[in-house]
Amino acid sequence: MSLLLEGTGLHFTYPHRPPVLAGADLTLGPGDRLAITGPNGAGKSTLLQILVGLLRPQAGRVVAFGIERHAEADFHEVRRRVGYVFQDPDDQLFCPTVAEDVAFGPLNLGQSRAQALETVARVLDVVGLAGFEGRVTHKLSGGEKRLVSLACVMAMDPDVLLLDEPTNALDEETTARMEAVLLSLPQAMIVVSHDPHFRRKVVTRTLRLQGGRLAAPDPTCRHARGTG
Ligand SMILES: Nc1ncnc2c1ncn2[C@@H]1O[C@H](COP(=O)(O)OP(=O)(O)OP(=O)(O)O)[C@@H](O)[C@H]1O
Repeated sequence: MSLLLEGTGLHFTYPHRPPVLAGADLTLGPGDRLAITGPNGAGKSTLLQILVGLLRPQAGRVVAFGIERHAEADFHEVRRRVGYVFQDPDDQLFCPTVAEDVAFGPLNLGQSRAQALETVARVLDVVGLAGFEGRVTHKLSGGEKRLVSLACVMAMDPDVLLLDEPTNALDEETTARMEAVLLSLPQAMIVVSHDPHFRRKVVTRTLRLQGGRLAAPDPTCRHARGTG
């Protein structure tokens, strides 16, 4: 089975700060839904950004879709095929209406206006927001914004999804909706999540990032049972 994403021996330090990653390894194969958990500030978002080339590790290898990626140009294809749902929907949504936000990617990929609108309707339906096209994005609830962020990424028809705390600040009902949507998707995904119930329902395996490295959580430790 060929891997979709692979990070090996990743080291990363922000300028004038202690190291964040110190030899982190992970792999994602087809059908995997991998959770990454770990304490606040452990480097989970940093790791996602490295996998799509928004940050460059000081050491280690990133292999995406079977090709080792180094330079900015290497990551263009990666970012086209890996949909990244940011931790804060306000970083993802920047258009006046939902339709414009969701159509932005497909139009950029060369879809006609009519094709893009079809894509918008299709992905809004997938995330349970059919008919939201004309809604003003900044007036949506936090939960709706998260689902629209996911729709924006789905509109690009990605091979892999990276989701940074997709259920953060969602109520029970919207969390259940997010879980159902993610479970319905065929894509492999890496999900940063502190939420043990979400992890139990949605993911196929979990790695814990601590001390700059990733490891399977110790089943006897309280973190492994889900306190984050
Ligand atoms: N641009 C930056 N410059 C300097 N330090 C940064 C920068 N971005 C993040 N950091 C620091 O790097 C560390 C790792 O941050 P990161 O956001 O990757 O952690 P995280 O595990 O995703 O945290 P959380 O669970 O709180 O979202 C933190 O100490 C953070 O303050």
